[in-house]
Amino acid sequence: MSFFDTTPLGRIMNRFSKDIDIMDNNLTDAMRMYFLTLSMIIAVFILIITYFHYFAVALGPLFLMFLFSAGYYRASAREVKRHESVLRSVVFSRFGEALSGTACIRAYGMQDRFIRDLQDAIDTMDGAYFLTFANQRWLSVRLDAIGNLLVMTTGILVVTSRFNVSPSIAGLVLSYILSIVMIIQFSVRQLAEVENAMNSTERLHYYGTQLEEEAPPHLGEVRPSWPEKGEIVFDNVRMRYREGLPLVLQGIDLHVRGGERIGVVGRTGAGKSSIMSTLFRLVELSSGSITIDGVNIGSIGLHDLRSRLAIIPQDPTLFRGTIRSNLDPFGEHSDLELWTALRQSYLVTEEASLDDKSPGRIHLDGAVEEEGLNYSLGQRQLMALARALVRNSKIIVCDEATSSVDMETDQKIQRTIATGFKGKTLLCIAHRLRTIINYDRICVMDAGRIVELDSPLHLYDKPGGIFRGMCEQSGIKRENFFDGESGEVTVE
Ligand SMILES: Nc1ncnc2c1ncn2[C@@H]1O[C@H](COP(=O)(O)OP(=O)(O)OP(=O)(O)O)[C@@H](O)[C@H]1O
Repeated sequence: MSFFDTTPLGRIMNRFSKDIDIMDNNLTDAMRMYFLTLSMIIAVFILIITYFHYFAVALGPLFLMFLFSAGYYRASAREVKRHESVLRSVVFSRFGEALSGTACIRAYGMQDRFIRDLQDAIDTMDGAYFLTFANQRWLSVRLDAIGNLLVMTTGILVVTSRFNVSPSIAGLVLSYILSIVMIIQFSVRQLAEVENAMNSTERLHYYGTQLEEEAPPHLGEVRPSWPEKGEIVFDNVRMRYREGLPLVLQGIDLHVRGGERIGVVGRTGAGKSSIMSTLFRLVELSSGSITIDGVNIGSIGLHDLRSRLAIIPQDPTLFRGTIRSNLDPFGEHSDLELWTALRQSYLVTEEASLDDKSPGRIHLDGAVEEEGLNYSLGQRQLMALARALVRNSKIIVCDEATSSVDMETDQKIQRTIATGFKGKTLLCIAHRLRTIINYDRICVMDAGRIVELDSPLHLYDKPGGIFRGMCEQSGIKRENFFDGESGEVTVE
């Protein structure tokens, strides 16, 4: 995950589009042309040396001159190209900024400044582009000179041996050496092309072999019925997102009993979501361990772990397809089960029928666009709830699962969570305190530590406690703990 945090998406896209294209198409072509022209040059030299042995002597110094020019060109071409691509990305980012900020730029009347900035960036990029051409001309002049020296040497040899070599051979040799002048230039350009294309290959190779990988999907044997009770033990869990960053979880000790419902609260940045990340092993622990029903989750495969847990995230991801394919991607459940889940999560009403596919109604074959953008965020959260219900996992994690639905739906969902997830272990991060005051225990987090952990009522009764403060801020009274009707309350 740290790779995705630190690598811009544009760079990854570039690797998998441009670099792959260059490796698959340009590289093979450039190599073919390079070896073709190289073998033509060698063949012509062999032909000439066969008839005019002294040509080999002249070839030595000319070859040294060639090596120097080609080496100089290749080194500078590489740098100039790099310079140009850096300046090109400046143009792209200026352009992107201007596009995404069009409304602000117009509102503040800054069009001229942005146009000027973009023009300056294009000018600078063109400067580097010009250098690429100037570099190629520099090489052409040197290679032309070497080619002409080769022609001159051959001419001198032909003239001085005119009584020993037949005129037809002399004509053959001269015509070949004349054609070779262009080919030498072409060959050097192809070599530079191969080198550039090899950079793409090197980058792809790095992605393929050097990147840090997550744990394997399957590792060791996991009981098919695991987790049976849903008991989770966090033992001195410490976690940081990357090497060099501070610890985000600083020694969490928490024993969640099977079937217990725990509400996790705390300020923004307290580490609530990070606890969930460790449970799903999105980030590995720095030290400590998490055990679910006696199995250390660090010792099993990622698929084995994640397939046994269910999550209702804050911003759920839906995939292009149908509601059915999103609820049950592997086709393991009957339509009736899926429909019941949709009903329990209030996406369809009690009266709606499974076969009613009229437009505007939610049904199992309803289309889901990319990222589920044809549904509101609240509906997507409800779909994630339905997905969790279908999954029937023993452990359910909710990350502010109802932050985007209205109060009335939220209350219904809480009822679903209470009934549909009965007997399951529930870890719920909540912004609306009202949703969790009836839970078994509340875990209050601050700066990566658990600062309060007890039943809601006990915590409320603790004078000066953080949870008590939050409740007071949100207007929750003692009696609300018994009726669960506390009105709209939001932490922060
Ligand atoms: N991907 C990440 N890379 C580096 N640091 C991160 C990353 N995600 C979170 N953090 C850091 O970890 C700390 C805890 O973040 P976390 O998301 O767990 O807080 P939270 O309590 O869930 O907050 P919120 O209520 O706003 O969701 C924060 O200080 C944050 O800066």
